[in-house]
Amino acid sequence: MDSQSQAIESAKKYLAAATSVAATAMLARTIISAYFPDELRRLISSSLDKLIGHFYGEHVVVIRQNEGLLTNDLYDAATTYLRTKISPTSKRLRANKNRHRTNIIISLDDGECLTDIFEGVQYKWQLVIHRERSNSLYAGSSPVEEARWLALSFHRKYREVAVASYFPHILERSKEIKAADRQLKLYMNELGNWNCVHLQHPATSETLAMEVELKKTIFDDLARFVNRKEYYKRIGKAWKRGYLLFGPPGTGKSSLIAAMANYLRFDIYDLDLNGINGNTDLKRLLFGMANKSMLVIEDIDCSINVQNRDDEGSETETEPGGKAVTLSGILNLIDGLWSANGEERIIVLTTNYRDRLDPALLRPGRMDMHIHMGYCGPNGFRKLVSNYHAIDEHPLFEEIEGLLKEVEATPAEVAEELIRSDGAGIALGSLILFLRDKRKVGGEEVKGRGEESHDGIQNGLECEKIDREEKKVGSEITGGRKRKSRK
Ligand SMILES: Nc1ncnc2c1ncn2[C@@H]1O[C@H](COP(=O)(O)OP(=O)(O)OP(=O)(O)O)[C@@H](O)[C@H]1O
Repeated sequence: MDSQSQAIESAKKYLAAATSVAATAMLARTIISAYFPDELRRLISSSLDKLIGHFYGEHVVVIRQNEGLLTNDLYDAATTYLRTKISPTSKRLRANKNRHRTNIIISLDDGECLTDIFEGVQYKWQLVIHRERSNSLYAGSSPVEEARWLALSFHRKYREVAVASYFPHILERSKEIKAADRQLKLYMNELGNWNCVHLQHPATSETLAMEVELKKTIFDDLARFVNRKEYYKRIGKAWKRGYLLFGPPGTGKSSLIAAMANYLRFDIYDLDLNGINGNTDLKRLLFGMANKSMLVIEDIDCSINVQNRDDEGSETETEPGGKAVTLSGILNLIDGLWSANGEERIIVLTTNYRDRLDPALLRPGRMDMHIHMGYCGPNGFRKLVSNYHAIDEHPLFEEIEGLLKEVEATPAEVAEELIRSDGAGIALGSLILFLRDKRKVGGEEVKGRGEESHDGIQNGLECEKIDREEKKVGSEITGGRKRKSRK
């Protein structure tokens, strides 16, 4: 019997015993590797899955690596997608080797292949890596040639379903997975251009010390925003959303921005208005931003005269040869024609003094949500202790919570005391001394409304009304005494 007839005989034997496309393909490939000459082997091997699939009444799609843009995209997307489906411990690698070649089959699951169920349809995947000695005569070329493909099999009757919904699902999910894996960047403007570094701020919604409800409202709002592409298109509005974060220094405005960027996986463009030479530069920087990004202008009240549009003429001279950015420039950036240039943008302005800003800047559509970052109350304190010392209860909590209701301490100040020692008791003791000192320095003036100072989420339209209510509540709590002004 010649070698080819031997192979066919063996194949028949294995085919009879095999129970699935994947198992059969793997066994058959082993036989082919052993008995067929090089050229024939390469040809047969990658068509094998299709042939065997047909035999089993299944449709098999072979998705090859490095073969045309479209299939390569799909190969890339599918390997990314499948990565999330494989448990690292179940990954199995088997290799058939002889003197000249290695034929490696990676089964992506415990068994021979990975099974993925999507919309009730079962899809079976198998990755095949085929290596053999290269016949290339070019100097420097690799001595081994490698071909990779994914064999996807599913019941024939789901062919259209796979094309219409499974493949788009894979492409979409792989984009999301890649976005989540991507290292975020922090862009800063310098001499009219964006320079970037890696954004490595570890803040997340989990680490933020804020009222739970407020935090939930913010992150739910972000989640809703990114899923509303079609909605914004339908209502004819640029796909962007503005957040104003206001409150004293050290209350977590920058931390919240970082947590928002980490949650959305958006790069941050930190715009320093003082480093810009007029509105033309501003426009150029805006047009240089990518989509899916956050534009941040910190301490906007300090960067520009943004109190009253009537004050501004044309661009004002700031220094010899330099022009200042005007309020109209900023309004255009946030909400005007310029802003329609990109999509899926978040704009965040921060200020310590909201009432110094021109109302035009604050109105809904420009700043859709006003978020008050307040002093540390009992809940914020508990969050910080749990972050810094991993404890939920301690005998010193009661005194600290009492003190926090009496004095204005920022989360930054509380965090600073908590980080002083690895021992929770020592750190809490140090916090008590700090708060008692603060109370002494504050004299008879009663400050802060404890936890209430955190519940500051406001819709732009309602901000005036809420301002009035805040004053009322403040005076009720302090028995008519005004809160200490931080301005
Ligand atoms: N709400 C918070 N939750 C958790 N940590 C906080 C919070 N606020 C402040 N911190 C801690 O204090 C540090 C300083 O806070 P952050 O820079 O976010 O405040 P800020 O309001 O942006 O201050 P500024 O107005 O001075 O820029 C943070 O790195 C963090 O460690």
